[in-house]
Amino acid sequence: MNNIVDEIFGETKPQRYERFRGEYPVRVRGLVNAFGDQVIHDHLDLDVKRGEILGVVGGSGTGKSVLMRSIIGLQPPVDGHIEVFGQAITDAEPDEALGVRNRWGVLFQGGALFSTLTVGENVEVPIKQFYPQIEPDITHEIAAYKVVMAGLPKEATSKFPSELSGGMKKRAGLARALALDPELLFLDEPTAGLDPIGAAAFDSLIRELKETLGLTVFLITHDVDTLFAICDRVAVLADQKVIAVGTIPELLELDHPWIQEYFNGPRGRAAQGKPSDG
Ligand SMILES: Nc1ncnc2c1ncn2[C@@H]1O[C@H](COP(=O)(O)OP(=O)(O)OP(=O)(O)O)[C@@H](O)[C@H]1O
Repeated sequence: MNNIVDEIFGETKPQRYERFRGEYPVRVRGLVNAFGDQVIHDHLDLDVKRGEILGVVGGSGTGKSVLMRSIIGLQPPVDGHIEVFGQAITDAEPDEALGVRNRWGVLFQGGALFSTLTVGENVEVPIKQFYPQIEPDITHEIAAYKVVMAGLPKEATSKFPSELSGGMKKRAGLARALALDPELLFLDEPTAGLDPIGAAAFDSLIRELKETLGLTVFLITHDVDTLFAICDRVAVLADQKVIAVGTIPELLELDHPWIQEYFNGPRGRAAQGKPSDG
């Protein structure tokens, strides 16, 4: 054991990762979600590969966030089966699901920080929830370490969310998502509202964390630049399903109108460095 986090969790990161050896940390089969008469997902299937950054795209309201919420157990579906690290999420008893909940981190749209807590205290929330036995001093130390890991200065630990810029709030949310040394990271529109330079910096950070920590990342985005910059594969939501999943060159081969418009529209062409008029 060579660092404090390993000592606290009682095993090194490779040992933690060793617990799941399957190729797909997330498997979704036949997912159905509906609100009243509004069907959001109609027998949707999706696999997230171990170690990839999977970009999830689709028009507004196609159910990207609802899909993420179903995978992490916050949105019980009408039908279907979801497994995370081989553990059934959809019909798990609360105690069973708890065994995998500490293996993922989530950055919700807008950061979802507690406004009355400092950044450090926000990061401490999941640590206290899952590891209440850890001494407060050590919890503070882990939180400060995660704040720096998310690219914030250490002094940001004692600031309140209202004292942070939009980009810093995203990083604070990311620090909280990293609190438990997750294997799987869910990011809901992490670059929304950031200026292009801030967005590119955030993209680089995600890629770097993925490489150094061996993360698998489920990344909802509208940002075409992010897809080209950091995603290994992209899943497209339309018509209540995942209509295609693959690398961007693979998706460009398909003649679905939304996919063509998305990647070959003005923003998609700009992201590829192509002129907008063809
Ligand atoms: N709790 C809820 N109750 C009722 N309807 C909901 C609820 N949550 C989501 N919806 C509806 O489900 C649909 C999909 O919502 P979702 O937030 O997943 O879309 P999205 O693809 O993430 O959109 P965007 O890109 O705009 O963020 C929307 O029509 C939304 O209004």
